[in-house]
This record gives sequence, structure tokens and C-alpha cells, in this order.
Amino acid sequence: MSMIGYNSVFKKDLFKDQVILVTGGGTGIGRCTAHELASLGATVIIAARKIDQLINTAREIELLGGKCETMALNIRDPKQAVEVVQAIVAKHGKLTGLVNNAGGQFRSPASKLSPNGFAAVVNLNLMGTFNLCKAAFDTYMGEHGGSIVNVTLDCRNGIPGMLHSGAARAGVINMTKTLAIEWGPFNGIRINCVSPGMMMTSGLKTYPEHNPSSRMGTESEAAAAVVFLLSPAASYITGINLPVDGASSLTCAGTYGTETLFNPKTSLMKPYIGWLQQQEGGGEEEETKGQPAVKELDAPEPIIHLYERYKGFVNGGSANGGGGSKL
Ligand SMILES: CCC/C=C/C(=O)SCCNC(=O)CCNC(=O)[C@H](O)C(C)(C)COP(=O)([O-])OP(=O)([O-])OC[C@H]1O[C@@H](n2cnc3c(N)ncnc32)[C@H](O)[C@@H]1OP(=O)([O-])[O-]
Ligand SMILES: NC(=O)C1=CN([C@@H]2O[C@H](COP(=O)(O)OP(=O)(O)OC[C@H]3O[C@@H](n4cnc5c(N)ncnc54)[C@H](OP(=O)(O)O)[C@@H]3O)[C@@H](O)[C@H]2O)C=CC1
Repeated sequence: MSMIGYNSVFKKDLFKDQVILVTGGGTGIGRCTAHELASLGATVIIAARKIDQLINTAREIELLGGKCETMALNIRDPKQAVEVVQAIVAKHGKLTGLVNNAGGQFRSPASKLSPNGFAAVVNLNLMGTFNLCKAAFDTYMGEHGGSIVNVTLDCRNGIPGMLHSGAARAGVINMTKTLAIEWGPFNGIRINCVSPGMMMTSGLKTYPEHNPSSRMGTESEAAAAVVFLLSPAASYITGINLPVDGASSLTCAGTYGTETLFNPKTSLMKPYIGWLQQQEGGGEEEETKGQPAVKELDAPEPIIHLYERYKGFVNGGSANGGGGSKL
């Protein structure tokens, strides 16, 4: 009898033999992306400035059976970008994927923003992304192809208090379109953006507390979109910006205080919690005793509470503890 069966792109070893660099991979969305990729067989290299955070995340991934390495990197320094990519290619012989996730900004009204402050945020988000794309192209991808995902920020409209970051991210989105054309057909590179709305991450430590009844995104919801765009499932998708924001960028009200749109008490938009959720009920394995906990969310207290509510929402109840039978 001949063997027939499905040949779906969505396999457990989707990223087997792939070597993927995730900048800012020690925390938040980057950490979650590293977990998702490692769970699908990739060798993940996470790089950022604070080595302790990277080591913790690499340890979590290894405890769960994934492959992860760490490297120190300031993406604002083009020389470091080249050195990191060269070291990866020297060791593994390839760099098949790049996630430009590292980034951020401080909040400031435009009137109070100094030229240096503006330049620092543009350097971080726009130049930093360029530095890594260029290093990846020159060192490996220009000859062998690859897939790049740039994590930006919802900048469909203006962003009061974040002039610098909005301008830088809009730059990244346009740069992505140009590179998709210049580096696509001849070099075999796909490059896309994911622009998260308001996500529950460690990155919100310096941001004001948000209305806890609004439906914010989870780290895993951003990470899953990154993974999709990196994968062969997106092999004919390049140059796009994929918003992951529960439609918040489509309304002029944003995610702040829009209880009617994003209230988990009534919303049927079921959250994806990802690796943090998967560990639930897993218990303490004998060999992991004495090791650091692997499912800790490094986020401000209100965000951790929100996560707990969302977990209830996923598990069949409503986010505030009752009802939710349609889930
Ligand atoms: C809705 C969206 C929600 C989004 C959430 C996220 O993104 S979560 C992710 C969140 N995660 C992250 O954001 C993490 C990444 N963020 C970072 O690495 C840094 O915050 C940075 C790169 C944005 C600033 O870098 P740095 O501190 O190395 O900067 P520097 O020392 O090179 O100084 C250059 C100029 O900037 C000025 N300046 C600096 N800070 C402030 C301030 N708070 N206030 C005012 N000004 C400030 C400073 O005074 C100087 O100007 P001056 O005085 O010479 O005229
Ligand atoms: N959370 C949210 O609501 C949203 C987040 N985003 C974006 O998503 C991305 C991830 O953010 P999130 O996970 O939330 O927040 P985090 O603050 O947890 O992540 C930012 C990461 O970037 C790294 N990083 C910052 N500056 C540099 C640098 N110069 N060189 C190398 N690494 C650097 C940080 O590590 P280290 O300090 O060790 O260098 C950190 O790991 C960012 O680009 C952020 O702006 C966009 C929209 C919304």
C-alpha cells in the first residue's frame, strides 16, 4: 500500500536546522519569540545589552529542551552588529532568520524633546534595525537568502508623547518595503514588520498603569505573528506590516479606556498566552528541582494580574472569573 498523508507546513520541527537571531530576546516579546522558535526546532541566538536577562531566558529555553545561545549587543553600534552576525555565521555556518525586536523609547511631549533625545530613539529603532539588516545581508543573507521580521509599533496614526519613536518606526516600515523589493527577487530575502498595539510585557515598567478592563495583547500574540512571518508558511509574503493590535489601530480611540471594544468581560477575542500558559500544571520535574522557575512573567504587578485573568479567560471562564461559555 502506498503511503499517503498531509504535507502541511505547520510541523513541530518547522525551524529545524535554522539559526535565528532575536535582538532583545532576553525580555518581553523577544523572550517569548525565542521560546516559540526554540519550541519549533530552531537554534536561537538572543542578543541585547544586559547579559543576565539573556542568560536567564537561555536557561529557561534549555530547561524546556530548546537550543539557545546568548550574545552581548548594542544594536546602536554598527560595528557590534557586524561582529555578532559574523560570530554566528562562523560558528553555525549560517544565519537563516533575523528578528529585529530590540527597541523602545521614553515618553516625552514633542515640545520638551531635545535633538539628542530624538536622535537617541531614531538611532535605536531605525538605525539599529538598519545595522542588523545590513550586517545580515553582507555576512550571509545577501548570498543565501533568509527571512527578517522587524518588530515596530503601531504608527498608523500620530502617537502623542512618542514623536521620535513614531517617526523611527514609520521609517522602519518604509525601509522594509524598499528592502523587500531590492533584496527579494535576487537575494531570496523576505522582510516584514509586525506592529504590536498595547501588549502586556516587561517593557511597560516605565509606562503609566492602563485601564485593566481593556483587552491588551499578550507577548505571545506578537511572538506568534513574528514566527508566522519568519516561516515558510509566509513564503510569498514580503514587505508588509502586520498589525497585532486587536483592531485598536482602526479606531481613533486607541486602546486607552475603550471598554466597549476591548473589555474581556464581553469580548470573545480569546487571548493566546503561549509558553507561559503551556507550563501550567506541568509540575516540578525531578531534574529541574533547584533550578529557576521557567514560567515567571517579568512584568509590572498590574500586568501579572492581568495575565492571571487572561489565563482564566483562555481556560473557559471570563477574564473576571465567571461566564464566558462561548469560548
Ligand atoms: C503605546 C506604545 C507602548 C510601547 C511600549 C514599548 O515600546 S515597551 C519597550 C520599552 N523598552 C524600552 O524603551 C527599552 C529601550 N529604551 C532605551 O534603551 C532608552 O530609553 C533610549 C534609547 C530610548 C534612551 O537611551 P539613553 O538613555 O541611552 O539615551 P542617552 O543617554 O543616549 O540620551 C540621549 C538623549 O535622550 C534623552 N533622554 C533619555 N531618556 C529620557 C527620558 N526618559 N526623558 C527625557 N529625555 C530622555 C537624554 O536626556 C539625552 O538628551 P540630552 O539631555 O543630551 O538633550
Ligand atoms: N509592549 C508593548 O506594548 C509594545 C512594544 N513594542 C515594541 O516591541 C519591542 C519589544 O518590546 P517589549 O518586549 O515590550 O519590551 P522590553 O523592554 O522587554 O524589550 C526591549 C528589549 O530591547 C532590548 N534593547 C533595548 N535597547 C537595546 C540596544 N541598544 N541594543 C540591544 N538591545 C536593546 C532590551 O534589552 P537590554 O536592555 O538588555 O539591551 C530589551 O530586551 C520593542 O521594539 C518595543 O518598542 C511595540 C509596541 C507596543
